[in-house]
Amino acid sequence: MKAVHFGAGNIGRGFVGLLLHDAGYEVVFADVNAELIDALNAAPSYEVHEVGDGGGVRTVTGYRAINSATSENELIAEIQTADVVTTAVGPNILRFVAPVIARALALRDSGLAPLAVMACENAINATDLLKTEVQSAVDPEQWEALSARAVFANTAVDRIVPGQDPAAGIDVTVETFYEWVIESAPFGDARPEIPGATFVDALGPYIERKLFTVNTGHATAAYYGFAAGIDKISDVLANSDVADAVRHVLEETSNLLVVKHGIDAEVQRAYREKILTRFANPHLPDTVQRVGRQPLRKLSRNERFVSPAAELAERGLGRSALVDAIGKALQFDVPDDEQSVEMRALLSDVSPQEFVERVSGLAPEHPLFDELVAVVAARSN
Ligand SMILES: NC(=O)C1=CN([C@@H]2O[C@H](COP(=O)(O)OP(=O)(O)OC[C@H]3O[C@@H](n4cnc5c(N)ncnc54)[C@H](O)[C@@H]3O)[C@@H](O)[C@H]2O)C=CC1
Ligand SMILES: O=P(O)(O)OC[C@H]1O[C@](O)(CO)[C@@H](O)[C@@H]1O
Repeated sequence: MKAVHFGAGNIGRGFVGLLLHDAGYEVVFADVNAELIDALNAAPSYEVHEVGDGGGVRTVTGYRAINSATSENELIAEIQTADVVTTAVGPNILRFVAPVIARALALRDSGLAPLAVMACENAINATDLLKTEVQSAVDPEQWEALSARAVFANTAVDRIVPGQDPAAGIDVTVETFYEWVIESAPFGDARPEIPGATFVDALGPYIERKLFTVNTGHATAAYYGFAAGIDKISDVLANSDVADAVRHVLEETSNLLVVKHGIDAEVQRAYREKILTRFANPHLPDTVQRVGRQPLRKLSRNERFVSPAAELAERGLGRSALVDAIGKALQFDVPDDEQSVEMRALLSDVSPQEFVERVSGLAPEHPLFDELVAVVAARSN
């Protein structure tokens, strides 16, 4: 079995690549980082250091790595005969990897089993987005035939993989916890063999529970921590004001998840308590800058803050902690982060109303709109 994985970064090496290797796949990493590709190809294996309770060292062997910027034909040939394609490149990058997948599908032997394509990104229905991009890279008349050569399935991936110490080379430090949930329906009876993944009938509740608990909570901790001058994410929850803010935010998103998806309130309470212990893992060298990265993406319409706050507002339920967290996100000022710089420029150049429309995608008539305008105005003053 062969899997081609786009993005040999933190999640690529430390999670998806590891689980595919464990499942018996020959893993082919594709990345645009030439130095990383060379380092992977120069070594017969790399180590995944799982830190925290029950941690240990795992070794990944038998992989190859291809520079997708310079060796496109080689990559297309690998995808043509692969069983699985996965990505962990960031939702905004999917449009760049889609044309290569489209070209490989055009050349794929129609007698082969369909290629399983799964985007492993922190975004709702990221694989649907990838599929749309693949389709738009194909001649419309060919799409019906080509689409039969692939199965696109959405997934939810959860494992905290911090930025890595450059001295570690290609080895990766990760938390011990992981969860990879894949929607099963697109595969029918022919699911890919990935024992480390969980297949579910309906992914919606899983991805929303994950994004609106793990990611909302983590980003809230990052933005409050940054504003409080704390650098290491595991130190953030020791600050009682920040811990209270994170708990309050997660109570609000939990209310939504319970009402919307019928998740048992006690099960959800236990889930969020477990997550708070994951954030506080002192062995993970994680920073508020990494967890808060790309604030404009995180403040967009279908993401971890605005999406749950908007739905709570539509249902007349409390969302003040989420709105306050959005206010904290506006203070994220990291010169190395392009979106932080862009956000600061927008805050000074446009009115609060325009900022909210452009960043959150909400229309002025939405019940959350005025609350967000007020928090942006308070920040701009
Ligand atoms: N790090 C984490 O804890 C988690 C990350 N995720 C998601 O996984 C995705 C990747 O995140 P990380 O691994 O943390 O980022 P990362 O920055 O460590 O890795 C991304 C990799 O993609 C590569 N890349 C960029 N453009 C590319 C292209 N056109 N073709 C091929 N490769 C390309 C980069 O060179 C880099 O190696 C994101 O969507 C993130 O939200 C999801 C769960 C946890
Ligand atoms: O900031 P992004 O790209 O959404 O991904 C990082 C997030 O994913 C996580 O690893 C959790 O899945 C958190 O560490 C962090 O909040």
